[in-house]
Amino acid sequence: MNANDSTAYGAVPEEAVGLDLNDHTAMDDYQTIGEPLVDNAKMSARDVNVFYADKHAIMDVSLDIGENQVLAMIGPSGCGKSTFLRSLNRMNDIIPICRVSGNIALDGEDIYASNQDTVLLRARVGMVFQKPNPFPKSIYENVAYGPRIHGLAHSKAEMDEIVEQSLRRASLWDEVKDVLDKPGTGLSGGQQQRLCIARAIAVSPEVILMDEPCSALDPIATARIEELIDELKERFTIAIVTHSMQQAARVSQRTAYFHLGKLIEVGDTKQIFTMPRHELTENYITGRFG
Ligand SMILES: Nc1ncnc2c1ncn2[C@@H]1O[C@H](COP(=O)(O)OP(=O)(O)OP(=O)(O)O)[C@@H](O)[C@H]1O
Repeated sequence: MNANDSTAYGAVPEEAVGLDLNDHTAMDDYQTIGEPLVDNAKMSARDVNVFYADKHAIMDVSLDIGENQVLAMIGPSGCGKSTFLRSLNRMNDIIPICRVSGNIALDGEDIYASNQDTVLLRARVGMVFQKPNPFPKSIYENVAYGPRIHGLAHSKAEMDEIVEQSLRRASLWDEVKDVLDKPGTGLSGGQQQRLCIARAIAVSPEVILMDEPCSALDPIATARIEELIDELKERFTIAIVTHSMQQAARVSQRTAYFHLGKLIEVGDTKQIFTMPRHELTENYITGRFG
């Protein structure tokens, strides 16, 4: 199969619909149902495999993330969503037993090229984690840290401007503008997560990866982050892993369903949630398992 030929993914293989994914030999030739490739790809993954020592965690995944879109990744626990997400900014590099093969490109450039600077890559492809993890520093310093490392501000005034803009874009400025010198860890969970988003935004990323960013938050804080994600997509490209199907339906334009390391189905979020084409997707979104 030519991974660059989107028509290769178009047809629904009849035999795939009843595929027994517990039978790994039956998965070898499995082709994703739906449209994994898009015209306006910001990031593109082709035939990606990820291993933790002998454990094959991601199998032959090809998937694009469209520019200024939110892609949601869903699937049962252990299906590989976080592994795939982390491979998009080489966070897996820090796990010694982890090996990634295939091709992942940002604006067409291979992020696994030997001359790729991973610090720079992670500034371009930022990450927000499940549990808010502000540095044990002031609110101001949490946001200023990245821009300082990357030399993005040439004066105190420029840094102040970056900090304010980032906090505004993370919809936190009004709540913290008078307490910028207070510790970031003293904020509420939802505020801390918005601070972490501000920290990611401060280095002007192009893509933001979010790994269950609301799982530690209450419904009100979650709603604020979801609103924020919707605003952020005007400037950034976003991939989000979530266990909440309601959240995927609310914030994303495309949804990818993973199962046992395979990308089973991907498409327009409305279609995935109203007319899934694979019975595994349907079983998952209707709550039959997962
Ligand atoms: N650091 C690691 N070392 C070894 N195996 C790992 C490691 N991280 C993940 N795995 C394995 O890889 C597989 C995929 O895990 P991953 O965390 O990516 O799944 P997930 O879909 O994000 O799960 P969850 O929804 O529970 O977070 C699982 O079998 C997991 O046990």
